[in-house]
Amino acid sequence: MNIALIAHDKKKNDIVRFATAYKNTLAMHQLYATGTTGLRIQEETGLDIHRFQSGPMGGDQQIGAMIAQNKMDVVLFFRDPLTAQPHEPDINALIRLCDVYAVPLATNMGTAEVIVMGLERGDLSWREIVSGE
Ligand SMILES: O=C(CO)COP(=O)(O)O
Repeated sequence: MNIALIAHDKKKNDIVRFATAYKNTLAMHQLYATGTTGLRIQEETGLDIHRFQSGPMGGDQQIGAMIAQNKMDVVLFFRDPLTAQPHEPDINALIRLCDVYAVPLATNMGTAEVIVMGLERGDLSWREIVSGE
């Protein structure tokens, strides 16, 4: 499955810890990330990740484009709800597209954990039918 990993700056340590904890599961999938998040996770876990642009430079939109082609199966987005982001419209667009295409989306670590456990159990295999892969 194709999994997107995204975190705002104050959540980057959390997503690195999360990716470390679930490294073995994540390593079985194709991983994508916005630029800085992907770099941090790559450096600290050694996971192979396709990195898009940094979020404020269009990375959220690039992931959104994959969703619009029904090529993204899971989005794990550790949002910072307490800091204004210059690219808020891009963030909203990404979240909206997840709803348009029924892509499982976590916006915090608690939900991300549930989704990854579901992934381990095969609960998300319906995505393979929907995406045709
Ligand atoms: O801003 C982001 C998501 O909206 C994340 O971008 P970076 O991973 O490049 O910091």
